[in-house]
Amino acid sequence: MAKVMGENIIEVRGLKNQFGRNVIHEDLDLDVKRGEVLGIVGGSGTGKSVLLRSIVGLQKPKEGSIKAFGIDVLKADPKEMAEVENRWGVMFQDGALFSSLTVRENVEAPMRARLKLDAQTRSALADLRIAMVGLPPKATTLYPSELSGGMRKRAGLARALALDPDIVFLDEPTAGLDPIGASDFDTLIKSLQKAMGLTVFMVTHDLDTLHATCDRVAVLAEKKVLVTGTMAEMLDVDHPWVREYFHGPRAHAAMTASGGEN
Ligand SMILES: Nc1ncnc2c1ncn2[C@@H]1O[C@H](COP(=O)(O)OP(=O)(O)OP(=O)(O)O)[C@@H](O)[C@H]1O
Repeated sequence: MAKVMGENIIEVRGLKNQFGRNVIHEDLDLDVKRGEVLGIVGGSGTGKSVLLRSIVGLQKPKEGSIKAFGIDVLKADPKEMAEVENRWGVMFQDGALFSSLTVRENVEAPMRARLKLDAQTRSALADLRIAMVGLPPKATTLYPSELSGGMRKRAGLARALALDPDIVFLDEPTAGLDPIGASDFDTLIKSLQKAMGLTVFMVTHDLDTLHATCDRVAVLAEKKVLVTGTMAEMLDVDHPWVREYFHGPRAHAAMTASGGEN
């Protein structure tokens, strides 16, 4: 059942992204509501990652506006941008951890850059985040190369949560995990949403994850957000890609596994 969500904390309007002559997005609009887990889906190359990168300021769009917490991030001055960046966390596909730093040092990195904390408080706060994502205490002193893929993702998530953000952006969080690891990660996302009131923007191909975690889904097709709605609403969308994706055999298996409609 759809939950009542809060105000828009992200508003994208008229977004255009283009590489050379390759137009990826044109007139793309999207809202992310406070407290929701929003899944971004779409065929390969439809620009899901480019959309995420545009919102978090890693990809400068050609046109459009992007507001985060009411601030236009494309026009923000450094002080406003710092305010925004303190309120979001990003987790990239492979965790994107610093290989020469331990897990604790990785989680401390955003704190060092943005918070004035003494070393002891910073380290205690990092350990708290590490525990929150379900990593054992001994993981704090390990290096990324000593972690399994699933542990690396959790460490990446702990780092994304370092500043106690309002929203986290996740790019394919369950890619490369075995089904049990992926399902554990889904449970973790859902519990963080409930416990912290966290908003989640998640690019994913994983139908099980969509069923298990997402309050709404946004479908990228034809260079824009074609449709947004609950998983149940996706079943009624009359578009070839949407039909194939949400009515295909994998979709049915995922829906059955999740116990029916979202
Ligand atoms: N820096 C870049 N320079 C040139 N083209 C780029 C750049 N980044 C992305 N693209 C192109 O933009 C398009 C969208 O890429 P993006 O990675 O966002 O797709 P996606 O929907 O996330 O795909 P997938 O599901 O396969 O990961 C692709 O055609 C890609 O080649």
